[in-house]
Amino acid sequence: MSARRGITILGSTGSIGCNTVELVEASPDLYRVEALVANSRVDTLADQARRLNARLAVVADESAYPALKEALAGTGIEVAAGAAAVADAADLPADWVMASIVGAAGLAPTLRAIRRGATVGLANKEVLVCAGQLMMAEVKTHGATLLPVDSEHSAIFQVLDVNQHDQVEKIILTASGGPFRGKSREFMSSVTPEQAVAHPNWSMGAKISVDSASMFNKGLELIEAYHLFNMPEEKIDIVVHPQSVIHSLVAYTDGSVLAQLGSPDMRTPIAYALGWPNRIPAPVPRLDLAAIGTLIFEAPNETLFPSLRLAREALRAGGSVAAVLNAANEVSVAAFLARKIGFLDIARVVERTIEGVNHRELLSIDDVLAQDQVARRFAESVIGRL
Ligand SMILES: NC(=O)C1=CN([C@@H]2O[C@H](COP(=O)(O)OP(=O)(O)OC[C@H]3O[C@@H](n4cnc5c(N)ncnc54)[C@H](OP(=O)(O)O)[C@@H]3O)[C@@H](O)[C@H]2O)C=CC1
Ligand SMILES: CC(=O)[C@@H](O)[C@H](O)COP(=O)(O)O
Ligand SMILES: [Mn+2]
Repeated sequence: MSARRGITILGSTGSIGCNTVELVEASPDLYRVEALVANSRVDTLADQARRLNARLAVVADESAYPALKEALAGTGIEVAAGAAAVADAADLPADWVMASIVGAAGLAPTLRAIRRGATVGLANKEVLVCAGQLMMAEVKTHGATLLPVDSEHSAIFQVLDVNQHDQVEKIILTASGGPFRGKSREFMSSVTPEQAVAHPNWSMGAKISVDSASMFNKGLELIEAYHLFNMPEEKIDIVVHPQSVIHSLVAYTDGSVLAQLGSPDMRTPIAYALGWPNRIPAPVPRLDLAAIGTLIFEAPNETLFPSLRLAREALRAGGSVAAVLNAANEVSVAAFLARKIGFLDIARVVERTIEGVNHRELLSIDDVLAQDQVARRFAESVIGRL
């Protein structure tokens, strides 16, 4: 029997993390689990660690450490807490690491996995938005493998022939349009967090669900695609496709357009990254094309969703603008979810933060982390003045 593959899941208790755990648990002969990492959801983490017989379970939130220790007492599973322990967990010898911590908090541990040459399934798009150039350089230097998990980028990865990179006319990212597609600005001015997280097609964590509603998710994905596929901004289009059946497309110079289709279920792109370069079974609902009947497409509305313009401008500007956009968005989404600001304030705060912060070149990850902090403080001050 061949050795089992070592797996670490950063963000195992979240939406992506739980789907990954499900796929790993289905094949105990294939995988052994090194580390599981969460922020503070101890019950779920301890349950996963026991079921998967993980070597280590880590919480970022140090106040959750006593509860984790108690929950795993007598199991032989090691426990740890704090930001440094989260990053250290990525150093354990797992050949495959799922990067599914939400936000820039995932930057340090993802980088540690990359620096030891691991294969990284990347769900955490914010990492590429705030440090794309540096991260891609680290991947190259350390011989790591980055496999996109974000559904659009997994789709592009599956249909983009790297040997024909110069023959690609466009990458076309599909966007569902989110829960507020077709709604007026007036409607959006008074929506609640409950309305914003009610995505029409996907079941996801709160932050990315709000990003989908504001279409910042598509802006972040534009920047993510730029780095992952080394494609200029003007060659990346966005089209609204409210059914989320086509996950993205690549158009070639001969007029061919190749797409990847599937049910809107993240277990497919996660299974693709887990099985790569092979394919493994995933228990997702199969597409019934005859039942779907018609596929719908429309142009995105950049007036109603300024996030798309802001993301393009950030890419064109370069330097620290995308990192600032990301940090300001994280702060504003948290404030919206806490009912401190309105939904339309999210883009307002991001734009004012980009305008107000002094931008700089990002020459190291420390530069990124410092600029991230500057932008967070600025965004908080903008919120305080709204
Ligand atoms: N959900 C989806 O379908 C998709 C998600 N993505 C991306 O994947 C990432 C994860 O999304 P999703 O699973 O929805 O998010 P969730 O909010 O559901 O989960 C986030 C995970 O990160 C953990 N976490 C949060 N902060 C920290 C921290 N400081 N240190 C360590 N762990 C932390 C959480 O722990 P705890 O549970 O303890 O809070 C949880 O395990 C995001 O970047 C998102 O954009 C991309 C495509 C699709
Ligand atoms: C599942 C996934 O990849 C999400 O990023 C999804 O794309 C969100 O849908 P939107 O197209 O509404 O942003
Ligand atoms: Mn996506």
